[in-house]
Amino acid sequence: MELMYHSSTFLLPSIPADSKPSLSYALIVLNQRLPRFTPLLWKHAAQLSLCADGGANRVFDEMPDLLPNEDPQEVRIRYKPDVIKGDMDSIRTEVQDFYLNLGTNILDESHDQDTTDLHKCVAYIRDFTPNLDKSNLCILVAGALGGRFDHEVGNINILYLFSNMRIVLLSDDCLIHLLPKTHLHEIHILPSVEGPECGLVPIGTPSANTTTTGLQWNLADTEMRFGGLISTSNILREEKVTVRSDSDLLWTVSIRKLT
Ligand SMILES: Nc1ncnc2c1ncn2[C@@H]1O[C@H](COP(=O)(O)OP(=O)(O)OP(=O)(O)O)[C@@H](O)[C@H]1O
Ligand SMILES: Cc1ncc(C[n+]2csc(CCO)c2C)c(N)n1
Repeated sequence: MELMYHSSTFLLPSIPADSKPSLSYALIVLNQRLPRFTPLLWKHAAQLSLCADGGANRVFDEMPDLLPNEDPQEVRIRYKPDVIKGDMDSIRTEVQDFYLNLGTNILDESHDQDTTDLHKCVAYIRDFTPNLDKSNLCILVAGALGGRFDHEVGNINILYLFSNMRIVLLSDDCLIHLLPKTHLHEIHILPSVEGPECGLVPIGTPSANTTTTGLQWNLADTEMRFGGLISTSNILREEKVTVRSDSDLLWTVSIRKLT
């Protein structure tokens, strides 16, 4: 079975040259309080940044707060999203006009009330960015967790809807991504920025067999399902964690407060 590597190097100020996998990043900002490390994510995703509808208000309002020693208007100009997309029921007019003047591509999809704004943004990256090399692309989603539960579940559903793309959901406290059952997974932990708490959750379907290494409570051909055992409040024990499962699993790890 093919190996899939994972490492949260996007939480480091600069990505080590020898880090595996070698990925490029795109950023989607949602309508939630910006994680404190959003400027860092933006730097790594220099080639493509999107705001999902009201996410643009967050960038406009909160990015200057995250960079308090700089002139707010200069910060807003520097952190200009390439695209704002959604059903546009949350973005304020002044914010839309501001970014329109800076050349942001604003895409109103108010006719579609069956998919979320995050869905619209991920589909845009998949379908309308021909010059972007998708083979090594990882989409970072800021503000995806914590907040309204229906939104959170909708955001997690995006991991399943686009399971052949690398997508990482982020909040101030933790990150989540999918571990597809098609691969054996090697997760390279960055102890300076993540851990020690972690979890492995069989959200879509139960797992009859999951085996892990590198955790305090490893699984050994163990069954996991809602209504039975799921692996929450686990603890990282090694800098390399391996996971093999007969089901797609969600991996979650906490983000250290110093990041
Ligand atoms: N409280 C929240 N928790 C998690 N994600 C959120 C939350 N609020 C918004 N989001 C995410 O940000 C995206 C854009 O948010 P926005 O409020 O603009 O969307 P919306 O479609 O107007 O939401 P609503 O369902 O409230 O009408 C949503 O699609 C969702 O992915
Ligand atoms: C069965 C079903 N449930 C909820 C919605 C509502 N909805 C889902 S995504 C979305 C857009 C939010 O920006 C809206 C309004 C629907 N259409 N179908």
